[in-house]
Amino acid sequence: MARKFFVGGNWKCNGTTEEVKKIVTMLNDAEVPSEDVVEVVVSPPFVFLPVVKSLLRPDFQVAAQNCWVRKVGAFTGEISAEMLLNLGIPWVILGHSERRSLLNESNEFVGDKVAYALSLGLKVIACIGETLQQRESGSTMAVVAAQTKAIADKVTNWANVVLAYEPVWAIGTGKVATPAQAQDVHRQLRKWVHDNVGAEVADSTRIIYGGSVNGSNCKELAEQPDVDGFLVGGASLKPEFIDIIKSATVKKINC
Ligand SMILES: O=C(CO)COP(=O)(O)O
Repeated sequence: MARKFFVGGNWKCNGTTEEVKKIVTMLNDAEVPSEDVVEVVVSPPFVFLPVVKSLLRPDFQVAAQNCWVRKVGAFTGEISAEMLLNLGIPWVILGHSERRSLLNESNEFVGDKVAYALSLGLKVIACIGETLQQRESGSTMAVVAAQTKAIADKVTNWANVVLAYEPVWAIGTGKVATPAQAQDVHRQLRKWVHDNVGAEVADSTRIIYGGSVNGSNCKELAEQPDVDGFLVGGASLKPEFIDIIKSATVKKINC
């Protein structure tokens, strides 16, 4: 099965109204491959979701960067999945390593969030990835398998899940995984999904790479057979995000 290339832009905790409008204008003016070739999703901070949604071209979608684990209620400071749906936001990023490490989100908590968001009809970009110390001690696969298992234990329908492999040591460091390193983990991850969830889910689920992706390294990464797209941080705020979206055509040519 052909997996449609997916490019997500995670703006993290950046931007003012003016800056956000400038990025949207840059995106709206860009010539990119059609929706048949690449799915583009940008993820501004919560407060900018309405303005981005109202101004953004219709062939690009919007994601929140997080949502609450259960339904609405007395959870000061949280934003619920129901609210995202109410605003017409179709996607949410969950389990980003910055939330796992800075806010102590556990594998189980992330699994619960993914299950709840999916149950309401949101689409989820679920993030996993190992730290440098875990990689150096040879436990990369054990770590990402445990993170994925915590999701798989609670999710039955994978149609609306994109798995984002984001090695922590590559995030915001400029130290991108080599194409071979990314492919190696993506291949093993797909095998894990094959063996523990099912062949069809393994074949159809997009596994995207995140961590210092930029306009120069995206093509080589996109050429890897198990790399189905990217989750881009810093470079998603810049014009080179367009080049990253265009790297989807590498896949099309190879198909
Ligand atoms: O965390 C990331 C995307 O979610 C990656 O961030 P950078 O592209 O800035 O390394």
